[in-house]
Amino acid sequence: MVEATRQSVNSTPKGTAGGGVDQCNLAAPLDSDAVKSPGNKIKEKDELEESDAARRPDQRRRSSRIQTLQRAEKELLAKRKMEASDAQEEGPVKKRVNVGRRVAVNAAEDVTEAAPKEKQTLTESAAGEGDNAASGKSDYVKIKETLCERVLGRSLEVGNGSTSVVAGIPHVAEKSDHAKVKETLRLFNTHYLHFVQGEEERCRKEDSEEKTVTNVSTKNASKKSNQENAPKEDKKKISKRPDLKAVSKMLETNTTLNPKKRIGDIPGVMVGHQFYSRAEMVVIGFHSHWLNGIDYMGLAYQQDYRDYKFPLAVAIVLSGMYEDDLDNADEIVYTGQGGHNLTGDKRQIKDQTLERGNLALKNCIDQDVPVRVIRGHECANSYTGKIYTYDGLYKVVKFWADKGISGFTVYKYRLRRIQGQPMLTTNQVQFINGRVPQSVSHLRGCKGNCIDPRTCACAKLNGSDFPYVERDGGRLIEAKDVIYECGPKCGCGPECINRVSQRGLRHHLEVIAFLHRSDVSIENFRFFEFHEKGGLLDHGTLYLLEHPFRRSRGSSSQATHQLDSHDDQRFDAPEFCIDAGSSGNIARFINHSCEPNLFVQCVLSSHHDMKLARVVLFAADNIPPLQELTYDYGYVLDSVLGSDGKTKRMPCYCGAVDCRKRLF
Ligand SMILES: C[S@@+](CC[C@H](N)C(=O)[O-])C[C@H]1O[C@@H](n2cnc3c(N)ncnc32)[C@H](O)[C@@H]1O
Repeated sequence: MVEATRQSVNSTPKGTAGGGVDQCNLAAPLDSDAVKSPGNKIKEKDELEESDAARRPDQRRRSSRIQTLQRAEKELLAKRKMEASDAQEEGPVKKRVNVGRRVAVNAAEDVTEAAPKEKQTLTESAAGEGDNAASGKSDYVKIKETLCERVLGRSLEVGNGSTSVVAGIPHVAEKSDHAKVKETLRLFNTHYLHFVQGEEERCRKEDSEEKTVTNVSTKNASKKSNQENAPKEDKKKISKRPDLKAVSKMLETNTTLNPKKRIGDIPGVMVGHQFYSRAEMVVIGFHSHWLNGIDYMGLAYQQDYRDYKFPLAVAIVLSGMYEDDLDNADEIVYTGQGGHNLTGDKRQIKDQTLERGNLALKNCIDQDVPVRVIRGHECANSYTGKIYTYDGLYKVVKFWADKGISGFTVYKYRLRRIQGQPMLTTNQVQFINGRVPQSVSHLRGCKGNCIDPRTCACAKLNGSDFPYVERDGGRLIEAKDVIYECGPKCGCGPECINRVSQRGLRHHLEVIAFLHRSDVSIENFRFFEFHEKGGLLDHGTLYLLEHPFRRSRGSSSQATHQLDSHDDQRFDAPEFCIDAGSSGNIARFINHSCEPNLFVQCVLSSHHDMKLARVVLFAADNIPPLQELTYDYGYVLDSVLGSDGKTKRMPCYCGAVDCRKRLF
């Protein structure tokens, strides 16, 4: 339970996650011109941004958004720089700590890249490294592992005070790589959401212009109809997919990961990792094409790998685009690329040739080079309608030319999964796209929207911007000190974009309870199912703590500072804290983590009393099913006093690598 003591809450997401399905003319046919050769940028003009800036009087808002992004980029670059120089200066020491911890956690398993000699030293150093290293796995960790094994049907390693649990979460040594992947994806999603926001604004503007034009055109129908159509089509042309714009932005600013392609696994991405779009894979260098199935290293890589013959394939995506594909999980017959109707019925319409990706896959056979295999699945809850799961490394064992179903020559490749990798998750995690229960406000069936953030009084309080984008039912673009939503006193209805947190829980959650007593064997732990499992959480999902909330004075967090400086109530008002001891909603079961996947956001809607802001938890990342939800309780260390006036301490068992080891 949350202690009825002083507690502060961090609101420090580095960015936001998720993306979206095209709503306006973003669903336009894929622009294959934008696909460039490996490693090249997607050359796409940021037309929206430029034309907006030139056209609109309110450049300030846009420039503040751009500044936010620039700040995020700067932070990321600075962080990377620091990490690079740290690694240079303190390389051996750092490595020692990381790998040592890892070895201490699970000495039997060894997949690190460290040299054998170094590993030995590290194992020794780990032995004296502290409580975690010395004591082996705690009951808490063991139970969690067993629990996950039961839920997922496969074995998962959980570090004792060093790593988190389920699919896609890395082992200890890969933690920092994992963090980089996470950061990069968050930055991508922040860019993405900003572009979506820009596009939604443009669509709204077009809609209102269209209405005006329609009114005029009823008067002068025949005379003006031709002129009206022409500019509309032009405008459609300049609309580009926000995910591709986000990729371009990150390429321009050098904030993508792994710009040089790599053979084999990519650090920080474990088997079972789920991507929510092809663009996400592009920005972390996992698969560098947002459209093509085969990602390969071209001749330019010859300099770095003199012993190899290029092109060489590094990754493939199976997404049911080819009628001749066959997928038996551990063995795949993959059709080469080219010759099919990309935008239509996907059937072969001409012969394939043995070049580029096709040749690259053939070269993998000759040189025994493994290929990363990613499977795409339909998933209504993903912002792209698809989920891409990394299913591990496969060897290309055979290739042949064949006549495909449609009578054209196709190249076929037999791929076999390399043994010794974690089990395939694809078959085990089923996405349940159950009907989302309607919220009470939905059932009322009211209509009415705030459309223009410049005229909506509440949006004005947010800096004349809606904090959410509309797609996928509303997603928060980025964390703010406080969000002003429209409320019952406003004239808009429940569908208003500025009421996202009032729409209720949209995803199925499951509370897993287990007894943590020494006299209870692991087999006896209890398992309560509150909801169907398998609900997918993507960014913007929220969980409400209905309790009034007041930050403790003196907390160091940014949100507190802002709240306190906002009004003068802080000096005389009593301090509030959340106490879910006697009542609460499902959020009372959410544990603290030093590496959380949710973040706290204060929201005001029905009133503007800062003391009683609602505390809303938003997903900071795309969260796959069956992953534990956590947020940072934000306690200031040594701020909790017992009834005897003495400082109270509580150990933290979150398992994050950089765990602070204490809740308070
Ligand atoms: C809001 S409750 C979370 C749900 C709680 N685990 C339960 O089963 O009811 C907060 C309490 O859970 C425990 N807790 C949560 N996160 C923890 C962590 N990382 N390490 C240790 N205890 C934690 C602490 O006892 C804390 O006071």
